[in-house]
Amino acid sequence: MTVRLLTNIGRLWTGNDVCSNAAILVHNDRIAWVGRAADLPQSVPGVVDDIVDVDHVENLGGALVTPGLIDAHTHPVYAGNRYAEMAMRSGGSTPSAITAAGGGIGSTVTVTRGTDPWTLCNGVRERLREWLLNGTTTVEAKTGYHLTRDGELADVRLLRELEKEPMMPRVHVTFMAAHVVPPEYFGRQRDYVEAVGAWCADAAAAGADSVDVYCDEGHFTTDEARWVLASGRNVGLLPRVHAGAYSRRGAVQLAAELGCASADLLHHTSDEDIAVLARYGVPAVVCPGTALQRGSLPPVRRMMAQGVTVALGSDHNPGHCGITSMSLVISLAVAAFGMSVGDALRAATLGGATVLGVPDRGVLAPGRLADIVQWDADHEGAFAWAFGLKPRRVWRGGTPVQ
Ligand SMILES: N=CN[C@@H](CCC(=O)O)C(=O)O
Repeated sequence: MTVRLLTNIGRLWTGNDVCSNAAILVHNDRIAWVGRAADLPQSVPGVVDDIVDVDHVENLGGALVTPGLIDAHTHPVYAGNRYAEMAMRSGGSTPSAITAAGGGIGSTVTVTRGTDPWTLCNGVRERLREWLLNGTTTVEAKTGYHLTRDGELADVRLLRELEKEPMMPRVHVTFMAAHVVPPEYFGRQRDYVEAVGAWCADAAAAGADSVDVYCDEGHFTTDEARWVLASGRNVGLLPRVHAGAYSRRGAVQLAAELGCASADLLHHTSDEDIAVLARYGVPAVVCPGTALQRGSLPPVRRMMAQGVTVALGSDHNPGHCGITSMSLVISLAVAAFGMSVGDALRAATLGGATVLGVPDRGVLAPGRLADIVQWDADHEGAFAWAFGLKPRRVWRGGTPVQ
């Protein structure tokens, strides 16, 4: 049993409110008490008989403290890189020109399939560590670069295993074999969709939390997405969908029909789509890094005005975006989406917890996980200024990350 007191918090952004000169009492992996340091009780029943008896006292030097950040959309299980493709895209090459030159998601599938499991594991481990060191204590992570039954299931297991190691963030595993159609199924897309639907039960048994489908031009139709997402939902996976990245193809309506846990990207979203998200309570996951690259921004302020729950994601993937810092994503969301710092921070904490179905995190309150970040600043406005504000210290479940 460990009791830890974090004191001299200059500004505490809990997700529920903001408090100056604050303290947090942590009991094992949970928050036991949080509030103004002046109100700290002398004893906390079931935690400590006298506050002088706590095991560790840490003086945070007047810094800003927030909940651990949550990245609600990433694709970290891959090998190789596509830097040459990035250079082509920056020079104006179209997706079809990039594919013709040997790039695109399929090229990462080829490299990932040809990479031994140890090398792949090391790469994913390094990436996940980066998230944690940057203050992100929960990462949603998708499979989707093996596109075979065994390869995708191995990816699910890899993420589940890595999460148990020290210095790793918590991981929400999403099975995404319906990313693109792999070459051995070219001309037989329907067969691939049926196969992926059947693999969902194995993915759930291997430890996946969610199932995702890329429902867009050049990927999967709404009927195909419905088949896979309903198959996943039937075996207990949370359905989520890539919607409106390139075009509007009814993915938002499908998300409402199936009660999806999120509709993601949403670069092309009409007012009618926003009304559907709001009416059916489908949260939006928006990713400023890749939205900026595509030059089409989701209408986030209009979504928020209509009452849509918004979460932020890095959309880290090998072909478009290498961001592993949610504090950078917050800066970009403020600059590009016109979100206030408070709204962006909420989307990167409570919004993510809502989307991932993890009510034990996202705010700092008694009983919640002690996933906590001390930032190199004394006010949350620094997120808008710094473009990648750095943590001074991160606690995952009450344990300091070294
Ligand atoms: N966010 C999802 N997938 C990316 C592609 C991933 C990749 O290029 O490897 C997208 O937006 O298209």
